[in-house]
Amino acid sequence: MAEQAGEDGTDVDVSLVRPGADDLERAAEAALRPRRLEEFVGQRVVRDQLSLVLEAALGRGRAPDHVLLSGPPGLGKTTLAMIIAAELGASLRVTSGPAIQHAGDLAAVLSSLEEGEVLFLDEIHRLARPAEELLYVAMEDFRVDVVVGKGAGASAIPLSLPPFTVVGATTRAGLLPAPLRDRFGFTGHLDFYSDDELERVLVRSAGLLGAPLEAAAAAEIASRSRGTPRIANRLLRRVRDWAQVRGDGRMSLDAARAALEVYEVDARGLDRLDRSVLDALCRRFGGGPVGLTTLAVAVGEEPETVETVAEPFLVREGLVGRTPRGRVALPAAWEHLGLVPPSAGGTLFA
Ligand SMILES: Nc1ncnc2c1ncn2[C@@H]1O[C@H](COP(=O)(O)OP(=O)(O)OP(=O)(O)O)[C@@H](O)[C@H]1O
Repeated sequence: MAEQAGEDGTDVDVSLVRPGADDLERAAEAALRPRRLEEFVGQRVVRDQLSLVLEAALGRGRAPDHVLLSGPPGLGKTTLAMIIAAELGASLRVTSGPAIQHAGDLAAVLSSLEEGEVLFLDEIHRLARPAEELLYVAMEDFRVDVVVGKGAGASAIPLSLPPFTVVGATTRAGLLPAPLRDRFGFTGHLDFYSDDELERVLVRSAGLLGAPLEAAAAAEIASRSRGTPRIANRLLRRVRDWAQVRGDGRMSLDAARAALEVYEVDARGLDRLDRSVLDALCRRFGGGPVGLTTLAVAVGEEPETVETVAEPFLVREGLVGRTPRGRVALPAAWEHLGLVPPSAGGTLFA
């Protein structure tokens, strides 16, 4: 199973329907990114609010307030950071919490910023505490204190910075300390996309790929994409492969269904691991409650993988519930597997 560092630094598997992305995938994504706010599909509230912030700043000829974007992976935070820079006609500097090991690394980035530049700080919740403290001051007073010397003889030389805008992105806004959160003048929360919005993302992407996508196929792919544009675009690329290699090049409904069957992405966007968790819960444990460790052993995975990789979507979809006594299968889980819950019929099988 391919592995990569997950959101929280743990290793997670990268299946077609996981929201994270590795560097290779990010390269494939680059071609599909909307470049301007008007091309950015969905997230109407955040888009409207952001367009006001940007227009006002442009009108005043000043750098806008710092922007914090929060929300699950793959919903467009990086894309929006790029769009913010493009709308401002500013250049973008990109770094991330995990890439900054020491406060000095951040001081070096900050002190090389030019006036009006946008600094994108991905995974800002993973910044080390000393770097975080340096960032507060830089964001508020446009100043970094460069420490010279060591121990009792050390002194801080203040260095002023030109006005710039930080765009911070986080999947865990709750982990940001209040003083850092308060430095952002605007916070936008990105939410999962509706199927209609994902269809629009898909139609736009297919146009950019120069691959004809039929409306019914767009709807089918959208409905299996877990509300996430990154997953929608990824499934689209796999359907395009199928259409090219096994079909007639057209991405029709049949091609979409056949391709997604090959990749074991079911009608609700669940993959093999998701289904085996549901299967174990319902068939082996009668719907639970069952402890995470026992459930993980039953599906042959680490508890952490079940908890961080499969569970979030299953819980969000109302298929699995978390109770103090363990995981339980909810009615939708039984229905999804074509089973009858024991309480309803007294038997596990339809
Ligand atoms: N609103 C949107 N309209 C069109 N395409 C989108 C939209 N949002 C995201 N995408 C596409 O989805 C892919 C992933 O988006 P992006 O990298 O911006 O997500 P992210 O939230 O930054 O994810 P991560 O937190 O993992 O870095 C990109 O290819 C991007 O073009």
